[in-house]
Amino acid sequence: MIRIGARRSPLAVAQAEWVAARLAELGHPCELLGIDSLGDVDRRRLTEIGGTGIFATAVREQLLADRIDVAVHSLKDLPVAPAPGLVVAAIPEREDVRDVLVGLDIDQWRDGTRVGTGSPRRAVQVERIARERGVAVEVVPIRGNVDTRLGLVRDGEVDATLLAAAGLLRLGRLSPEAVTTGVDEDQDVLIGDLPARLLSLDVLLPAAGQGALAVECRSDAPDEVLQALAELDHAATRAAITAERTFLNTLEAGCLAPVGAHAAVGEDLTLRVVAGEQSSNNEQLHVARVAGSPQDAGNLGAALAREVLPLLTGTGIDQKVEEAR
Ligand SMILES: NCc1[nH]cc(CCC(=O)O)c1CC(=O)O
Repeated sequence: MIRIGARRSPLAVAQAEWVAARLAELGHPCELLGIDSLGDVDRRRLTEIGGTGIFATAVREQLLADRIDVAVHSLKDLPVAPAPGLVVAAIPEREDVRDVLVGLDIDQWRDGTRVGTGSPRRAVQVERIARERGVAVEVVPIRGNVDTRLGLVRDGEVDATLLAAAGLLRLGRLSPEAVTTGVDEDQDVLIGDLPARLLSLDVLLPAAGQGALAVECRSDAPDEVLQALAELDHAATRAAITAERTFLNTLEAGCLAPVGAHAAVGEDLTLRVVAGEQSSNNEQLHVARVAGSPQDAGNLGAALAREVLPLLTGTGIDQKVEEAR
């Protein structure tokens, strides 16, 4: 019996159940264990709690203590630094990477429209979208699980919020049949009774690793576990994630930095990034792009970071990144 551990949030549980079902199909029965993490217990803003891996650390401790065999994380919440004694044995094929704007649509934004997000990456891009339309929206720092955030829109606490499509899909709040467009297009959808829009990557770039899972185990796990997990691995997703995370790592940015990154493997691997500073009157939002061989994913990410870093020095991102680490 493979013991699978994950946080207790509905999304983390859905993700662990998904991995358990895949492993069961491959002939490996699993049991699930829920783990409390500081990020779930502490209600302050994530940027205030600070430190990377607020969500991952508790789960990793259980893995190192041999109380579970496999840990399932949202890749975008996993620190970029490798954890000694652990390996990310599988990165399954990623879900839709787009963010979804739930609530008041961009065309209806006005001065003072309240957009709820606790993510510096989403905040800087929301401000840019608003600025381009000549309106000044108010970014309201909210957090909580997916249903909490949807509730804030439903109750009118905020006019709109941004959520990862992947989380909505995994929780069944968005049906896969309803998604008919690719990542370079917008699409109107409904989240329950709320109007929503899948945002194309040209409008808003997701976080490095968004939509992907990291399935981790001890480096010295039995071959049976390592081989089972290897079957869940998806090479193109792993290459894309490598480019995105090497970019982030070379910038020394954590998952709370105002940085978006998205890579995909087609004929080539292409990586596009956005990096900025969280400040409503700041116009410095840098966009860059690179393409090359998927075998070269790490180098492409590092090269793009070295290109972008000098642009950021002095804009405040170096300090912001420090705080978010
Ligand atoms: N930081 C929270 C978090 N971590 C992973 C997801 C969604 C699933 C994913 O991106 O893989 C979410 C919620 C969100 O951003 O809406």
